[in-house]
Amino acid sequence: MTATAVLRRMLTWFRPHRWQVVASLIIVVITVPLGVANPLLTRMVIDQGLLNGDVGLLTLLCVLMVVLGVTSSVLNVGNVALTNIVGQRVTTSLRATVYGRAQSQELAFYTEESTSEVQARLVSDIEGIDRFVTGTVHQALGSLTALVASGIAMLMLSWQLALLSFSLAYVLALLNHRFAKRRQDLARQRQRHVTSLLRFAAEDLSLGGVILGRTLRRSGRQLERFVEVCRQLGEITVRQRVVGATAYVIIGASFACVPPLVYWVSGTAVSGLSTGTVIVMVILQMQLSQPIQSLLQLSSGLHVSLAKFERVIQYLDLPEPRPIDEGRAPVPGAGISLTLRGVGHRYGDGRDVLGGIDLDLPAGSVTVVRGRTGSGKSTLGLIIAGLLRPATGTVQLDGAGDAELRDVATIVPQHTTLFDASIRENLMFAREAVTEEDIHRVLAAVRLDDLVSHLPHGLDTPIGVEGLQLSGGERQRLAVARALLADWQVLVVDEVTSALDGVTSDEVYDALRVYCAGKTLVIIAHRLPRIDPTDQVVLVDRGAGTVTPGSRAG
Ligand SMILES: Nc1ncnc2c1ncn2[C@@H]1O[C@H](COP(=O)(O)OP(=O)(O)OP(=O)(O)O)[C@@H](O)[C@H]1O
Repeated sequence: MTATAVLRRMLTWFRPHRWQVVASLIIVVITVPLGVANPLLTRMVIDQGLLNGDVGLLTLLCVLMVVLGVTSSVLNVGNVALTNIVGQRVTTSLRATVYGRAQSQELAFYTEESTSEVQARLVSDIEGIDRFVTGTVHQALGSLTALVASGIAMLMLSWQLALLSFSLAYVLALLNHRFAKRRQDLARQRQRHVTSLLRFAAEDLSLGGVILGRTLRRSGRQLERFVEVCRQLGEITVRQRVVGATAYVIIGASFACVPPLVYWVSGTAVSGLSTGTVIVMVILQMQLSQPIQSLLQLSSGLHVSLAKFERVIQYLDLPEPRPIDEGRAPVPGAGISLTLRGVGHRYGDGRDVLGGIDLDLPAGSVTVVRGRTGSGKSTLGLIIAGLLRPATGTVQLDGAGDAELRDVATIVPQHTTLFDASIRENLMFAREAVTEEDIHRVLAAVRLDDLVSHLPHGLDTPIGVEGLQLSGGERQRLAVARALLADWQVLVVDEVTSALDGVTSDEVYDALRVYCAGKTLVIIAHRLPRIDPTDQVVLVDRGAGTVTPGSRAG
């Protein structure tokens, strides 16, 4: 993507705030004449007030200079407020859009993209854009004002000296442009290393990561890996800063030559300049260095910012699947039937995981899915829950009106996700308007009521990061209880009792049957639950789904 295209996309995010941007520019324009007046007043102070000894004029000029200074400071504060308001609004809408886009992707996105990559774009990349807009751009606007004001004043004082300064500024701008490109490449590389650093920290410093490191005696290797990324990040950071510093040193050194040059040109090539004019010209020339450097910084800041925005655009341009209709009420009535015909799946690596599955899941049915490990049971579960689109075949829905499968189905996956919050908050994620009675009912169903009644803070007991303050079996049951509180017509439970003893496991499945009366229940389990004569038992065998003999065929 070219820099212009990225910039154009970036500017579209500022369009809703164009009036604030216009107001900010108006303030900038107002401050230009104030900036021009100052050096002209200074020349009058020197030539007419000080050298001519006109005290009355001197007092008047000094008062005027103070008034102008105060006015321009007040305007400057107003501009800071405006720029920050715009910056924060753009940041918020960018974050909301990127979050929403990432959230609505197909499941493959989450298996291919690391969590830290998503976090980096959402947090540091967008923050970089904000810093650029509210910091660098604002500073640059001030510099531009100063530069234009100084430029006009210089032209009014001596056009010959002014042209000399402008030529020098142009050469320096070209030089800086070359450095900026290099810094942009380094910024991209640096961001990749920051993402790796985040990923290693998140993986290795989690409970699982630490246990893995200690038990496999690879903690040293984990540290080495982390330090290696830190070292590479350090190297890139040094290179990035040295390139930046080199640019500023060259520019700074060039500016050191300016005063002698002005004195020399004033004394040789240009005649008739007053003492005040020469002094003010030198002051202006020196003052020119700061805004020019800051504008040059804007150009390199812009390149770094464009690199960050380009990464954000990659997420903004992700396909936008239809969002789940969360407001849709569960379809009442006779329940929902599913008909799978020739359903097959293949993940990104091209291996066929499922092939040609024909399966009927009538409303009110209970289907138990069995099969060897890796045979594709979870994949089938995700397809039935509407989270994975089958590569081949069809899944037909009856009794759901115009709702799609993912609007009416839910799954309790093999790996539960619990939040670092209380039991109550975890349950309420499924349904906010839940009564105390509902909560106790689902907890009793999964046999967690006894545990909760013995906890010091009952339902308000925190369960720690990923629920790790609970046992594996308690975590599984809490996840099932939470799912029971949600609205659905089709429920898939994937190995949700693998950590339970046989008796408790059967009790949980029995409770599920009661909750699912009239709805469609799919149980994926290695260890068979108690089978009811009306249950359908499906064997997923090397990709092909078959209904085992002796059980009720759908
Ligand atoms: N996201 C993925 N990307 C690529 N391959 C995958 C992905 N998820 C699963 N697989 C592969 O698909 C096959 C079936 O996996 P699946 O999880 O559906 O099996 P399963 O029968 O549920 O296994 P288990 O009983 O061990 O849980 C496996 O070979 C697995 O390696």
